[in-house]
Formats: sequence, structure tokens, C-alpha cells
Amino acid sequence: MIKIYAPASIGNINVGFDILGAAIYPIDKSLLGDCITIKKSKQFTLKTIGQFSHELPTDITENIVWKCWLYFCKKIKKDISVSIILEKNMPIGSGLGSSACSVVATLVGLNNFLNHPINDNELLILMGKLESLISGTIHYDNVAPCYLGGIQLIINEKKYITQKIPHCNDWFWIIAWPGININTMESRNLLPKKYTKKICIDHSRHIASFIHASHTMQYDLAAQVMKDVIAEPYRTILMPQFNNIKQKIMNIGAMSFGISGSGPSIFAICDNINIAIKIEKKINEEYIVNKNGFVKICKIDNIGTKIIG
Ligand SMILES: Nc1ncnc2c1ncn2[C@@H]1O[C@H](COP(=O)(O)OP(=O)(O)O)[C@@H](O)[C@H]1O
Ligand SMILES: N[C@@H](CCOP(=O)(O)O)C(=O)O
Repeated sequence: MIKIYAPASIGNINVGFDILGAAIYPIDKSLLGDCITIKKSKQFTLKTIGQFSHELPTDITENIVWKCWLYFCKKIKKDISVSIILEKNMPIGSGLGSSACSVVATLVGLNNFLNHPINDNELLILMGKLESLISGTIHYDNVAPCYLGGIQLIINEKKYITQKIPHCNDWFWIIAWPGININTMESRNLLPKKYTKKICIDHSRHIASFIHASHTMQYDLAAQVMKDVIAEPYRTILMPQFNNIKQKIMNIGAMSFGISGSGPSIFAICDNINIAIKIEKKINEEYIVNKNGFVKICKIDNIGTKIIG
């Protein structure tokens, strides 16, 4: 038997659409990720439990965990019989890498359970493929940080898929899921097919400055250039409260604020716990729309997916 935990992630982190992502953990040590348990079995079975299991497709073959098993068997050219339990702790369509948590936990679990028949790079490529079945296009900015931890820069050039970049350990990442769902594919379809030269130059300047500032520990500069000119202007149509709460959170003292992944979750960054607590309170008062929503003060999870049983 093996049990795997795969953490939530913030795709894009404002400045790196599809090419930057961060794994996170709540400082209150609550669970913010999916768990997968795998045991030997005479035939494949999948059982779903957990707070958000009711949001999963009723047809087992529509569950991304089933597809992970299918693709993994094809990859190793063996039909393996296992029983899998998915503990769905992540809300679906949340913008916190919910599908990535299930994909990474399942593929890491299967690979460990069968004594590593495929290597890390092949596993990552498989993760990207499974994610694309859900979002319509391959993007590694959830699966890479979820799997490997930290803030991951997606390179995706021949054998180089992703590499970790330095981050500020003093930063608090306050995340909030309002309690409603936005489908990643729907959110991606909102984006324009083309951008102006000015936008391209501004975006290149922001991302290059962010990577440079991260490597030279100029963290105020890093926060200052964490701007989203690619997705935020088009996605906030699905998030009517976004601009209002963004202004209020920046006024409290956030260093940066943006959409987590494809939304509706949001994130704010600050380097002071007292400001983080004020931000958490304000978001709770003005952005959470029902009892399912939540706000959590987090830090970067530098490990990523881990074996917990
Ligand atoms: N195990 C799973 N976890 C999350 N989503 C799943 C899973 N299996 C299938 N899905 C489907 O994937 C879609 C949600 O993916 P997505 O919109 O990317 O959510 P998120 O932004 O939280 O990753 C839904 O249509 C959901 O039914
Ligand atoms: N780069 C992707 C990230 C999607 O993150 P998710 O948590 O919403 O699945 C995008 O912005 O579409």
C-alpha cells in the first residue's frame, strides 16, 4: 500500500502565464491538496472520498484518476490491477490546481507502487498530457510545482521541461477560493489569440525582471513586476468582485495581488504576518460568497508531492 499527498498550486503567479507556478501549504498545517492511496487488487477499482468528492464526475471513466491509470498502463505496456482511493480535498474548477493534484498524486503513486518503471521527465510529460485532457492544452504550471515543489519556471525545450527558481522565504501567500467554480478550459477560451507589440514587450520586461530579481534577491522589485497583462484583463469578466477586492487588499499593504490560475481563486503576497492576517480578514468579509469558500495564509511548499503512508 502507498499513500501520496499532492499540494495545491498557484498557476501563472500573475507574471508568468502558463510558465510559472508555485506549490503552497497553509501555515495552519491544514490539508490543501489531494491524497491518493494505492493497493494491490484483482481488478481496477476507484473509490472517491473527501469534502469535494461529490463534485467529481459520476462516470468513473470521466475521472482524471482513471485516465491517469489508463495512460500509465499504456506507457509501461502492462495492464496493472490496483485499487485506488482518491481523497478529493480540493474544490474543482477552483484555480488552485485541483485537477493537477489528482493527476500528480495518481501518477507519482503508480510509479512508486511499481518501483519506478518511468523516469521523472517521462512522468512530467505524462502529467502535462493528462492535464491537457482537461484544460484543452498542455500547460505544466500546476503539475510541475505540485510534483516538484517551489516556484517552477517552465522551460519546455527538448529534455529541459521545468526548473526551480529562488523565492523569498519571508513572503506569505494568502489564497482564497470564493466558493464558486470556473472551468479552466472556459477561462482559457476567453483569452485573445493575438496581443499587441506593446503588451508583448511589457510582458517580456515583467517576466525577465521577475526572474532576475528572484535570482538577485531583490524581492521588492520581484513583487513590483508581478503584473498580469496576459490573462487578468480578460478573465475578470468572470470575477465581478475582483477589481474591488484587489484595490482594498493593496491598500492594506499587499505587495502583489492576482488571479490564482484560471480563477476564481485569488492570491495576495506580503512579508508581514500582521498584514497577512488583516488581508485574510478583509477577503473573508468581502470575497467569500458561501460557506464552502475559504481563505488560507500559506507559504511556498518547497518539497511538493510526498509519500505519507
Ligand atoms: N480527480 C479530478 N479532480 C479535479 N477535476 C477532475 C477530476 N476528474 C475529472 N475532473 C474534471 O476536470 C474539470 C476541472 O478541472 P479544472 O477546471 O482545471 O479545475 P482546476 O482549475 O481546479 O484544476 C472538471 O470538469 C472535472 O469534472
Ligand atoms: N496557466 C493556466 C493555469 C490553470 O490553473 P488552474 O488551477 O485554474 O487549473 C491558466 O491560467 O489557464
